[in-house]
Amino acid sequence: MVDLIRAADLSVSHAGADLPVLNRVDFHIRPAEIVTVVGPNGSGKSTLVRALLGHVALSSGRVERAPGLRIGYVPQRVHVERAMPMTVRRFLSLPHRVGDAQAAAALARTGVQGLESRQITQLSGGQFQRVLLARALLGDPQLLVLDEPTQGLDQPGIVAFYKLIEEVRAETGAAVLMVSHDLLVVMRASDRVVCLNGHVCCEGTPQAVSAAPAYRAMFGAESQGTLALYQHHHDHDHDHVAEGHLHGPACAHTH
Ligand SMILES: Nc1ncnc2c1ncn2[C@@H]1O[C@H](COP(=O)(O)OP(=O)(O)OP(=O)(O)O)[C@@H](O)[C@H]1O
Repeated sequence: MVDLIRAADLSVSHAGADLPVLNRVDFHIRPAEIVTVVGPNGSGKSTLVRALLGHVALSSGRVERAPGLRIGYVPQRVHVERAMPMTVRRFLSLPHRVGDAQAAAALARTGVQGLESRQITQLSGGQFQRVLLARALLGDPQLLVLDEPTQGLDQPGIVAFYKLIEEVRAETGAAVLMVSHDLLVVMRASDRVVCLNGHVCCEGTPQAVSAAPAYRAMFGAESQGTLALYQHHHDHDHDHVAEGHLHGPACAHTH
């Protein structure tokens, strides 16, 4: 199968809820693709990720994963137990024991080298996020799944984290599936964006999604920022203006 994961007609209902959390969602992700799921709070993003991983029961539809698919999963940071006294080195060996050299290389890869002896409770949010990513990379994943990896990070931290993700993808060829609220960065760093609100409202390239009425209705003023990203600011010369080119406020030419 070309896709790493493919889901068709996927519905999930939680016990006691009147409406399904996910309603007939189709989804796929290909090797080396960066796909980000965006949507309001409670729109089912985490549920979709967990359904794709086989962690929740489906009420209809099916999920297919490529045989033997290696997945590195980074759950929402808030859900990871940080209160336990544990060094970074020990944390990296859970649940699978790894050697010192491998642990050191993973920490170096994610920009937090030398932290082995630190307690995880003492790490900053950004450091902990990188340690979580390092742990996910230890299994040499073909697919990295990150649920709100930049939650609690400041803007430079968010930008740096996405840059790291792109580097990891370039080096390892891993595909990346992310849930995120950071629309501007998502739109810069994703190959494809899926806009979810119980069902898939729209999906496509960041450029297409940021111009889609469903996306703009969902994110209101915030969506204007991402749309502006793709409106052409003609502060440079070129002769390859595409058909259907979208004019931004700074766009003076006609064609
Ligand atoms: N185990 C569960 N049992 C019952 N309801 C649940 C369960 N998990 C999630 N829900 C409900 O399903 C809905 C979707 O939750 P989910 O966590 O998938 O949304 P989300 O888009 O990831 O939200 P957020 O952006 O706030 O993280 C919410 O209304 C939530 O309360």
